[in-house]
Amino acid sequence: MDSKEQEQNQYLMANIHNKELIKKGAFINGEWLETSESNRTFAVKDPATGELIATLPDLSLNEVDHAIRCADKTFQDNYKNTLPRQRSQWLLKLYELMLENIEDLAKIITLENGKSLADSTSEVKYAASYFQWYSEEAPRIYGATIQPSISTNRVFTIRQPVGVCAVICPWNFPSAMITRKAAAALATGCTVVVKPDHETPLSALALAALVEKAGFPPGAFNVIISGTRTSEIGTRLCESSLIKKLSFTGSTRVGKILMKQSSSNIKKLSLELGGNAPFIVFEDADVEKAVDQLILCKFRGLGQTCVCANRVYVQTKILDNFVSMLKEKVSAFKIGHGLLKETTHGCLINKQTLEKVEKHKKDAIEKGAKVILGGGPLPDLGPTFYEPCILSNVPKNALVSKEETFGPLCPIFTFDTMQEVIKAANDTEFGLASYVFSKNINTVFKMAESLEAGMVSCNTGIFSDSAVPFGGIKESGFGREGSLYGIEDYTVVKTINVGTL
Ligand SMILES: NC(=O)c1ccc[n+]([C@@H]2O[C@H](COP(=O)([O-])OP(=O)(O)OC[C@H]3O[C@@H](n4cnc5c(N)ncnc54)[C@H](O)[C@@H]3O)[C@@H](O)[C@H]2O)c1
Ligand SMILES: O=CCCC(=O)O
Repeated sequence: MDSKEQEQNQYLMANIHNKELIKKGAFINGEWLETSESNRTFAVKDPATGELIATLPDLSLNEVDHAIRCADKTFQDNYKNTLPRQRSQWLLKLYELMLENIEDLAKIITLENGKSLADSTSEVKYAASYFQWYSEEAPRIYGATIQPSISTNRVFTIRQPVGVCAVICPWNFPSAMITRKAAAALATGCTVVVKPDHETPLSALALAALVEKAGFPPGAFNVIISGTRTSEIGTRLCESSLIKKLSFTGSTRVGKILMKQSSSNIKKLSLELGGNAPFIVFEDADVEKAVDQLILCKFRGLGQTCVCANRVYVQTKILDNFVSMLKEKVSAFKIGHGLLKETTHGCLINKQTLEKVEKHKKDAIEKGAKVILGGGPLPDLGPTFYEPCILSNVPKNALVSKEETFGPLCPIFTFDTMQEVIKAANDTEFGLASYVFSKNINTVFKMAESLEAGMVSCNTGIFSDSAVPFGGIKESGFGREGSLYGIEDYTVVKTINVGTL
């Protein structure tokens, strides 16, 4: 590492109080691997400034294989047989450690992801809550007893841990997307190999430092990192016969690649993929509440969440009122570096994300959308800052009605009838989240049952919670994370037949 890199790492050192959370290498079998046999490194940068914040080893495929073997050995030799109550205690300790370190963990997220400290702090609470929830579920993994057709036989089922789980996560929730998977896996007796995104690996490593402190056996939780071998590592994880399950959160494009690759050994899969959420406001809704909830939903993480409203449908009669209220509230945002106190919204993760927002905005305007709030890049603040944009009268053929923007573009479409809006909302290959606002209970139920989505949120724009099943249908994937259902994804049902009683 040259002196410039050392100096820039000081930036991270100066901002984080608990230095034990700043890790410089992968975490395999309870050991920190600070240099790779590849002799290669990769850089982690603050997306708000482009400044280097860490230099990490770029693992070789050999080192990835080593992590997989260690996770398998730990699973076979001890972890699968640990007592549920013991796993519960480790998970609860980890929850407590996350909360004890909440300020530092939030700063790490902000530094590597760019979201505001308020967003990062909520993420840490949300991420930690999965360990709390699954510490409570670990001792409650039940089977069933069944009377089969032969009267003298008895059948019962048990749920067993599926085995080593690969966990591949995106950059938009550098902590919560890992804990949502790892908490359930560790609760059921599975071991994990986590591969964070190369842009946000520091939160995963900080989490590993706390896993170590919480007392989990070496090899139960492993973190592999790379800045250059993403697809090769993906193939390795999919094709490894030691890995019994892959849980992925990310784009539908990559989800399809992983699914194809995993067919070689019929791996169990959970895929949490892209979304294109409709946010539907009927004229009998509480308009101010709908606007406030839209703001929370649409601009959380500056629009970079998979459950963000992507298309806003407002019934014609209330359009003007809705739009003027929304404009006033969004104009009050303070965009800036996520670490600054006054910042309400940070920056985007990278320039490609910014370019996609610009592309969707320009396309909609060219096709006739009306500009309510101009938005656009804010280069004086930094390379990835973007002022939110609101468009109304967006036409049906705009790109944004088909593609997920993943940024602070708020396109408003209008509708007149319920049938019309159901048809428009479902006209997408995605089916993750949907939102409905109405005071009429019949409207709410009719919509909730008609919308093709894994999750329908009624009269609220924020629903994510470790107690709640999270997941999609159609090309948004399958599997459910969080809640009682999350256990199913990491266990297999074994049927035990007992004959001739
Ligand atoms: N459904 C959900 O719960 C959920 C949550 C967050 C994000 N997302 C989706 O993720 C997308 C945004 O994230 P992104 O752009 O980083 O997605 P992405 O699919 O490009 O990347 C996600 C992760 O997969 C890795 N990856 C990329 N190519 C790979 C390959 N060939 N093999 C193995 N790993 C590979 C990346 O390094 C990253 O860690 C959006 O579509 C969003 O909706 C979905
Ligand atoms: O971006 C996807 C996850 C968002 C959430 O869990 O609320």
